[in-house]
Amino acid sequence: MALAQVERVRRMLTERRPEVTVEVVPLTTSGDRWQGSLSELGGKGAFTKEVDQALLDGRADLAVHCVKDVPGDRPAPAGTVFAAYLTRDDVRDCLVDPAGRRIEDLPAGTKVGTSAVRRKAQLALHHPHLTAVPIRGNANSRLAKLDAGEYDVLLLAVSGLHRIGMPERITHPIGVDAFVPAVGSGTLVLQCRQDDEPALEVAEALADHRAGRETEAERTMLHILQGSCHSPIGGYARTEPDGRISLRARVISLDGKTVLDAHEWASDPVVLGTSVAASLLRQGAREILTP
Ligand SMILES: NCc1[nH]cc(CCC(=O)O)c1CC(=O)O
Repeated sequence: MALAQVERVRRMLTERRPEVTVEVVPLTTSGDRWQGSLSELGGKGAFTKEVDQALLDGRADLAVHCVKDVPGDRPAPAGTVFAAYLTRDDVRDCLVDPAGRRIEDLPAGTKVGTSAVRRKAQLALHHPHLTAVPIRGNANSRLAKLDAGEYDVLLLAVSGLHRIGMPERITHPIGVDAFVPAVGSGTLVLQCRQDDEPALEVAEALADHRAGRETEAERTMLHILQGSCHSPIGGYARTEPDGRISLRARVISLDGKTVLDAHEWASDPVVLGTSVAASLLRQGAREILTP
């Protein structure tokens, strides 16, 4: 998936900045190497630390991340900036079922491969008779485990399956009201050194400012809640035709029994993210997020 993402950026650069030469610097992160539970890896940024270091060392000038994998409770690593957000892809989660069923039609006890606490909690909320089974590894290896019969079905990101060239594995995209997407879903961000003017200018040429404002609203909410990939939080901002941003957000207990929802509209992404976070905190989000 990472290589496909870099390839997309290379293609965009070829179109919009043909004078720029692009050299791909492949890196492996600790999140890629570690096959156990991410919470056991200690600390956050499993998918970003090594990339931050390559930027700071000058081994790379531009980094491509999934916003979803960038820790949500701290500013950009010192010396770097998130310079541009790219046009968003589909933000939804989807069911991958070799038998082609919809999630509503799965029988009790069906083994659903997912490790994301946000997916697990929303599965418990809407489909308590299904069984979440932990799974790790990239999307390709998860599909291989599914095909080997270790799981009956999977929950994965629609955008991820498109990026790895396997959209035909998507059985059923799930609506954003039932499964509120992860903050930053379907969104790529370009990171560079904060004093690297040429890289900043190149990143700007690829920027989608609507995606930037939507992501800012979602991540402001996440920053205030101090949420991370270990917190069952969903957040999805979208720009309305009148230019205002809508932000829906959900904090949910792991067992799916307590659900806090907020949905507000505003023109300023920071005001919006702050207001939605405040609403969730008033409803008791802190108690759910710090058990
Ligand atoms: N946690 C891994 C990860 N990070 C980003 C995506 C999907 C692509 C995206 O939302 O940008 C995925 C795979 C998945 O959740 O199925």
